[in-house]
Parts: sequence; C-alpha cells; structure tokens
Amino acid sequence: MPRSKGPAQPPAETGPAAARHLPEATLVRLTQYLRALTELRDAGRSSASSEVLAEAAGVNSAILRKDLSLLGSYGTRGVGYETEVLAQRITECLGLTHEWRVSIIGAGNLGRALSGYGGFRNRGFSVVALFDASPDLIGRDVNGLRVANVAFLEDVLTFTRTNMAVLAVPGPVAQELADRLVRIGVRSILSFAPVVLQVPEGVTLRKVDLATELQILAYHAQQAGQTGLQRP
Ligand SMILES: NC(=O)c1ccc[n+]([C@@H]2O[C@H](COP(=O)([O-])OP(=O)(O)OC[C@H]3O[C@@H](n4cnc5c(N)ncnc54)[C@H](O)[C@@H]3O)[C@@H](O)[C@H]2O)c1
Repeated sequence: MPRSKGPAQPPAETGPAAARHLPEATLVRLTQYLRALTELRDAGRSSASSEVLAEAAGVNSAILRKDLSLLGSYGTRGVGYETEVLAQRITECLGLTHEWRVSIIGAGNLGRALSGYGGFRNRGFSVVALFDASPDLIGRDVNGLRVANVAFLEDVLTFTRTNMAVLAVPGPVAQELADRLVRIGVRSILSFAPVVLQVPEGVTLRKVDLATELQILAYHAQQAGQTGLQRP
C-alpha cells in the first residue's frame, strides 16, 4: 500500500481504551453519551449523575455505568461524572480528536444531500471532495465543492488528504471504487450501495441501508399489533 503517497492517516490511538475493542453497541451508545454531555455542558452543568446522563442519552443507567467503566470512568460518589472530563474521554476514545477528511463518491441525490449536511463538520468530519463520473455533474458547484472527475480519484484523494470515503454510487460500480480506495490507502469506507462489498483486513467498511431499518421497524410495528395497508 503506497503509504508515502496515499492519504494522511491519524496517529494510532494510545491509552487504556486503545488496548481493547469496545463492543459495537457500546460504541453506538458512546456517541449518544457524547451528545448528551455536550447538551448538559452547554446548559451549564459541570457534573451529572449516571441517572441524569442516562436519561439525557435515552439509555438505562446501569448500562451507561457499565459502558463508561470500560473507558475507566467510574464517576465520583455524590457528584457523578464531570461533564467536560467525560466528554473529552469519549471524544478521545472515538478518535474524534483527529481530523477526519471525508470524500464522497457519487454526486447524485444522496451524495449531494450528504455533502450539504452541516452536522458533519461540528462533529469533526470535513467533507473535502465530491466525485462523479457524469459529464453533467463534473465541474459543477455543489454546496461549495466542485464535483471532481472520478477518473482522477487517486490524485484528488492524495491532494485532499482524505482518510474516510463515502460511496453513494450505483451498486454495480461500488466494488471497483472500493478497490481503488483501498489501493490508495483509505481504510474507512461507508457504503450506501445496495451490494455486498469485499475489503481486505485492516479496512473498516460500514454499510448503511435505510430499507433494512424500515423493515426492522415494520417487524416491531407488527409485533405491537399495528398493521400497514395490505400490499397489492
Ligand atoms: N442505503 C440506503 O439507505 C440508501 C438510500 C438511498 C440510496 N441508496 C443507494 O445509494 C446510491 C446513490 O443513490 P442516489 O439516489 O444518490 O442515486 P443517483 O443515481 O442520484 O446518484 C448516483 C451517482 O453516482 C454517479 N456514478 C455512477 N457511476 C459512478 C462512478 N463509477 N464513479 C463515480 N460516480 C458514479 C452517477 O453519475 C450519479 O450521479 C445508490 O446505490 C442507491 O441505491 C442507498
């Protein structure tokens, strides 16, 4: 892998949390604790009990205490957790003290919407490039980014020091693009393409499928006795 030419990688995490792999469900909840801590801190709370924090995050307080103990954070009896200190601890654990430079491949409906989403930047993710293959889109200004020609993917990824990529392209081209990303040294890929992608060890691939989420919702709705309209 061309490490000298490829995109920048943040330094490996150090410290206690780096030594272990946290369970996926814990990682999801850590992002919820971080959001809750930020809200509590902005509201002037310098500390919060596990119950208050759990309620703000929408989780069970026993689970919260267990999750935070995995980070070595136990809180203080009678005081709870210091919001600033805990927010910093979670930020470090999630790797959010590093700069994450995200390129989006595919400037269609989804890619354009994602590139304009303001919530990435204030969580530490900068969208640095947007690519497409269509002559109708290449060169167009989208949310302050000029759509780059995917033919120059490797050069632009290197130039922009991209270390995370989002695939918002049709399924049939997704694997080839994932392979190109991996070859240039991108190790974190989020795919919206409705296909199974293969990546080598050491590359983290996450897939988002809103249809699956809706199907799970439908299951729960049905279990709760709700019914949709009968499909024709
Ligand atoms: N996972 C989900 O929940 C979810 C939701 C919506 C869409 N999708 C999927 O996301 C993808 C994008 O959806 P959309 O609605 O934006 O589609 P779209 O057709 O609007 O956009 C796709 C874009 O990809 C570009 N493209 C095609 N081949 C390319 C290549 N080789 N390199 C770079 N760009 C290329 C096209 O020119 C187009 O602009 C589709 O695969 C769709 O099925 C997933």
